[in-house]
Amino acid sequence: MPQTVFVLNGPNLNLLGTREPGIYGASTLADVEALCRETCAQHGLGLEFRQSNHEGELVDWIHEAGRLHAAGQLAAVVLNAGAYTHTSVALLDAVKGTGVPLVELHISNVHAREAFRHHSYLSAAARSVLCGFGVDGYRLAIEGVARWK
Ligand SMILES: O=C1C[C@@](O)(C(=O)O)C[C@@H](O)[C@@H]1O
Repeated sequence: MPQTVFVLNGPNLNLLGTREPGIYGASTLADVEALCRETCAQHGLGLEFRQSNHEGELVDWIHEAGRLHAAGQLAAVVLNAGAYTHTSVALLDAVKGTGVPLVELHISNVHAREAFRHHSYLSAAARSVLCGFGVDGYRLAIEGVARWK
């Protein structure tokens, strides 16, 4: 059975394509999902691609990924937690509590933006962190997971 990559997207990422295109680009979330699906297929990985504006739903999905992880069926969680990156102890605890291998992903270079975006609660629990590649970062994240040893 192929391992699965959970690509989870947090608040406001449903607005990709129209949201601050100078920062996030013109691609929609559907475009990003297609990119992830193509990249996972190229690497023999399954894909669960989801978006939620609700912190607790993201926590529930990390728990779901954790059950796959326990069964040896999870490749990684690629998480663009959006603004929750900078606020959410609950997401950090979900990652720590399940032990899922995490890629923290941001479309923009958060370190070149406002100071409040420089701190991430998730980075301490992430295996890999990727930012500033635009939506192409999703493809790079999946390729990176496929190369993890
Ligand atoms: O919603 C987002 C998107 C983001 O995670 C990114 O992908 O660059 C960066 C966050 O600071 C912001 O709140």
